Amino acid sequence: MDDPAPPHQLFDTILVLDFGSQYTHLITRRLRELNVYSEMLPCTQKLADLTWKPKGVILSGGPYSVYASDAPHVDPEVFNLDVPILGICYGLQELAWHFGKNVLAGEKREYGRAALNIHPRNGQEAHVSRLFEGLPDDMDVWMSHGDKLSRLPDDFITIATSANSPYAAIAHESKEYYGVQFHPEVTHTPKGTQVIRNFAVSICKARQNWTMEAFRDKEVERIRKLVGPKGQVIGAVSGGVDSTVAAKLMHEAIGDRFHAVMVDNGVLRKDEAKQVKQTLTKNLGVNLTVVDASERFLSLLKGVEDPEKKRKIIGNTFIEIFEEEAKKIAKEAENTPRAGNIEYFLQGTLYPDVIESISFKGPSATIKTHHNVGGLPEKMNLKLIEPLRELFKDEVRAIGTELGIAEELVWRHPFPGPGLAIRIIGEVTPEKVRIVQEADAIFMEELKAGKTKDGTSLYRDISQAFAALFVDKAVGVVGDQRLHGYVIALRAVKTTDFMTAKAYWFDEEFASRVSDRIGNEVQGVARVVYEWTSKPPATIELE
Ligand SMILES: Nc1ncnc2c1ncn2[C@@H]1O[C@H](COP(=O)(O)OP(=O)(O)OP(=O)(O)O)[C@@H](O)[C@H]1O
Ligand SMILES: O=c1[nH]c(=O)c2[nH+]cn([C@@H]3O[C@H](COP(=O)(O)O)[C@@H](O)[C@H]3O)c2[nH]1
Ligand SMILES: NC(=O)CC[C@H](N)C(=O)O
Ligand SMILES: [Mg+2]
Repeated sequence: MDDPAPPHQLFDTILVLDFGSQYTHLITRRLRELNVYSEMLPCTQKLADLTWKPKGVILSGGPYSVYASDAPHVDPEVFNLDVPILGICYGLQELAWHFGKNVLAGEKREYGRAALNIHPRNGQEAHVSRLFEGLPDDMDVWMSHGDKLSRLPDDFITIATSANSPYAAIAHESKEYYGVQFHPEVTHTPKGTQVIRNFAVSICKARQNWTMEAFRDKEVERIRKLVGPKGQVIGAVSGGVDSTVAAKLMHEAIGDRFHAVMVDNGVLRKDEAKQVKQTLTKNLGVNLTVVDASERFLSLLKGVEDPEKKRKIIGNTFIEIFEEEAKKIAKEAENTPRAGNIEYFLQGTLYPDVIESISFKGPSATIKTHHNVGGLPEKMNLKLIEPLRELFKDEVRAIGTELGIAEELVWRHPFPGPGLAIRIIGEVTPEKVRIVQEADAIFMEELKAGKTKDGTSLYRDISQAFAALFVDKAVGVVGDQRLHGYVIALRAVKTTDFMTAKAYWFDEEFASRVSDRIGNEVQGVARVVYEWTSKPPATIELE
């Protein structure tokens, strides 16, 4: 069955066509922050293939030059949609190229801050374009371009200038086509959001009804239609925010016909399986089976030192266990009122994963397809159901709050599937797992209690933190006795996208309290070290 009601059918949608700029996803984000729904598609999208009509179209920036022979161009059908269009940087140049081939290489690149002059129509009567309503006559904007317009396309007017860009913004006001040379989507353009709001809300008349409450109601409805009155769904949950929110949504939609499975692989955080069971079953009412496979995993990991081998063993065993569980669940349901095929597999795919697989990276570059949980549904002949595939992480967190999920869970740091196995360098043994679990629990307790200068908890201020175990032992002294013990490494990083990250700085008092506690309370630890490396060159996890 086709998707009964995707958000672009239910919400006024601004279509963002991506020409490969590294900021394109920010345009979508800014719109969503204004409660206007937006989706991004590659600039090569054929509009005849689109099953819905956008309220407006934004053409993004991009690394190409519109006049180059291999430059990407928008489907000209966009100009027959009869909706407003905003071109940003390359997008502005694309408008100018389409309407008159008026673009050439500039003498020098303009990169960085520029003062924009939102001026009266060429010095004659005062005229402020609707695109700039509510903005001051002069404002800071951020530019990044080398090409420029040689002259205005017919019937366009100049609506703003800068010292280096006489056509910093242009408009065809009756057709409602606008182009800006600067980037309103980046934070270096402080009032950029107002420009985007003017376009989406005043010019396109998109309703600002994209809220997580509305999304939730509509998504629950959509899942019900998709799954039908008898269909059953299984899903892997980890206790992480994505799978928890997805599971709760499924539960709202189809109740006990959703079966959540959590695998205790023996390398979870301290008491994790118990806590997740408690939260999902008792607090959220989700039907959850925890499969204790810790011994199976730990015996397979015995003697294995290579990080990639460890990851493979965990990934493969995870799939085997999931298949076994799916069979059990289907069998148990055989003679009950909820008998029906397990047809769907729930996956917590987020919009950044989708964006990564559709963004336009260049005419010759292959476009990557993102797979979340490696190959599982294909092997099991299940159809995917992905309730979060249109959401950014902060939207997932907002909907988690909306669904009544505890704040502690909503703001949980990410935890990788292979768990502590990639935080213990070298062979994983039950003793090492215990030591890392205990050290980690102390670190987390202190992070949750500790406060930054402005009163937020350290845990919330940090993007991800954990304790890990280095490979060699070191000598320490405990109660006048020599101790040849383990070395715990603490890591805490700040990041927005987990692609790059910076080590977090703690004050002396906090650092010594945590290290004293771990040294005193965790048997077998001789030293506690702090990991200062940024990403790059390091990764966040140790392996
Ligand atoms: N121990 C586990 N048992 C069952 N499923 C798991 C387990 N660990 C990971 N998964 C599955 O793998 C998916 C990907 O894990 P990932 O860590 O990226 O997401 P998450 O755990 O939901 O959220 P977060 O990124 O906040 O940790 C999870 O959504 C879940 O479906
Ligand atoms: O679900 C997961 N399965 C994995 O195999 C995995 N490896 C890394 N991570 C998480 O990804 C982010 C970036 O990690 P790295 O800098 O170590 O690559 C960090 O947030 C890591 O915790 C994983 N998550
Ligand atoms: N940021 C952009 O979109 C740049 C557009 C074009 N490549 C230029 O240099 O002018
Ligand atoms: Mg996780």
